[in-house]
Amino acid sequence: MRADNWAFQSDNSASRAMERTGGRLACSTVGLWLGLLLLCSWGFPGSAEPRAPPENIAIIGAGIGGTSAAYYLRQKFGNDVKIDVFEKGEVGGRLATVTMQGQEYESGGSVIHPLNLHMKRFVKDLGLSAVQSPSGLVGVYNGETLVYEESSWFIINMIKLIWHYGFQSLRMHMWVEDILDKFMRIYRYQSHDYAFSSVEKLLHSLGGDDYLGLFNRSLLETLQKAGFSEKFLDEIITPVMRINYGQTMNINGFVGAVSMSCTDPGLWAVKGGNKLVCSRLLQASKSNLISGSVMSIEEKTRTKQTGNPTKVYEAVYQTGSETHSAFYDIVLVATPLNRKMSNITFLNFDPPIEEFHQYYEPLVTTLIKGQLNSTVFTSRALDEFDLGTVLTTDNPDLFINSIGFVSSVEESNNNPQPKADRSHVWKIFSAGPLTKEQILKLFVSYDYAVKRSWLAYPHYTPPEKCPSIILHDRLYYLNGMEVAASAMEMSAVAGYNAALLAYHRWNGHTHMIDQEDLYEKLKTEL
Ligand SMILES: Cc1cc2nc3c(=O)[nH]c(=O)nc-3n(C[C@H](O)[C@H](O)[C@H](O)COP(=O)(O)OP(=O)(O)OC[C@H]3O[C@@H](n4cnc5c(N)ncnc54)[C@H](O)[C@@H]3O)c2cc1C
Ligand SMILES: CC(C)=CCC/C(C)=C/CC/C(C)=C/CSC[C@H](N)C(=O)O
Repeated sequence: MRADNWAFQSDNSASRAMERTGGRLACSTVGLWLGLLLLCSWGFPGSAEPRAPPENIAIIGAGIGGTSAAYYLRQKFGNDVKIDVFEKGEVGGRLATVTMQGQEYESGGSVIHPLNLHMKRFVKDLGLSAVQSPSGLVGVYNGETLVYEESSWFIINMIKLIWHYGFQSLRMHMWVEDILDKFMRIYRYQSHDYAFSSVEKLLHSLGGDDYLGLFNRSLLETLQKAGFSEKFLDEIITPVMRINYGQTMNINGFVGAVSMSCTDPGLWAVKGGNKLVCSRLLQASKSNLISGSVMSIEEKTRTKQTGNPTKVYEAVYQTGSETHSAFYDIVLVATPLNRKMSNITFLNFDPPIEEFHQYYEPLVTTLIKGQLNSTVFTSRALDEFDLGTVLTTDNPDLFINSIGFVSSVEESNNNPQPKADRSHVWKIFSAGPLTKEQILKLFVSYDYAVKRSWLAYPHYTPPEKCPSIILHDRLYYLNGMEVAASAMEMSAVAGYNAALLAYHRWNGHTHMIDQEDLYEKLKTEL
């Protein structure tokens, strides 16, 4: 058992010692006094004193992972702990907007699933509001023609899907629903305060070996085994993976299901921009934002006011040209450490903190206000082009992953109607920056183009191991969760889990960590 569990154990043994000794001493005055003395110093039997909260906590990264962790750490540890959140760029991280003609558009994480309950709760608790994401018609382009085109008539859509792919679309829907149903168990576990020390254990708790198997096998392998046809996989599933993760069906089955859930109705976004959730979480958690870049973390021994030598972490950080350092009892790393993406060095750890070699997928978001050249995709007359999004198949000649019209973060999108002959704002995802020639292939004319480059999400190559959540005694890492699936809600789940894990380990509540068969145990709980 680690040092941070010790306080809890000694409290318990004090209580047990009290129970054992109390009876025998009660008959003599000396015994009575001694008993009282023991009561004062150890507390009453059965009332184990919780350990004093930590003094200082650092969180590195003010994206949705770091800010949700701040929010839940405050709830768990109370008001006495000082929480510093370091951010080297903008609050929000991969939740960001770009501005065009005075209007803001999401350039990073944009859509939220209706069953993403943490995001839903944040919006409600933080006084924000939701807008519906555009739900225009979708087509799939293979470099020559539209191989699939949605119709605005539900019944025609159904007939088309069955005509082209039999009942595979329905089977796919059921497959995704089953995975999502099991994913929802995490909310129950977290509402009962249970935490997990590894992503694998968390996934296993949701649906056992089969669920973990999803993560360990490619989507292609899983769906081929389930009997889905090559045509369906090429024309429907791959294009969805390309718009969402810029990758093919070689990604793991779990992230594949998360990606497919984006075809569900009811996707939404935060009015004013998704990044508002992060700034509001910071405010609500009464955290101290430090606009600076953390360069190194090292464990040190310090003598606190109590006179006891205590192990703490020293964070060295840079703000502008100045270098500072501060000491923390607990540190949460809420940014990808892969291939030195965050440039944090872990000094003198024995054994050394593991290095993460998986790379993040480069992706460019380009927003263009212009008149789409719909003849690229179809020979039909311009005014008959009614698609809101064009997905693409895995054709190396194609230079875009997808193109779709978008609305500003302030607009509601109940029934948007794009027309090729009017100027709309279109969002394009591509692996690299678009050249002017490429833009002019896609647009008859355009007024504005703004781009934002990302290292967007892990390049998925199952089977792979998720990085540890516990990097060292009181040093936690959130972004290993992205190896399972990268999405806002996944980071929020990781933030809550890390907060619970840090709290339970601090207080020695080992029974709240990595409990097996939680689903069965909690079935009868309200
Ligand atoms: C183009 C794009 C589209 C996406 N679309 C969706 C979507 O529609 N729906 C969805 O759910 N998800 C989407 N995602 C994924 C989602 O945005 C991410 O999974 C999520 O935002 C990750 O949040 P995070 O807090 O874990 O990491 P980040 O947002 O990356 O936060 C990490 C923060 O740490 C900071 N940092 C790094 N190093 C240091 C340091 N040394 N010191 C201090 N600060 C540091 C960074 O500046 C950053 O702000 C999309 C992502 C991209 C890129
Ligand atoms: C975590 C669960 C169960 C569901 C999350 C589903 C979800 C919203 C995943 C997002 C996947 C993702 C990275 C999408 C990127 S592109 C999004 C959108 N199509 C756009 O055009 O911006």
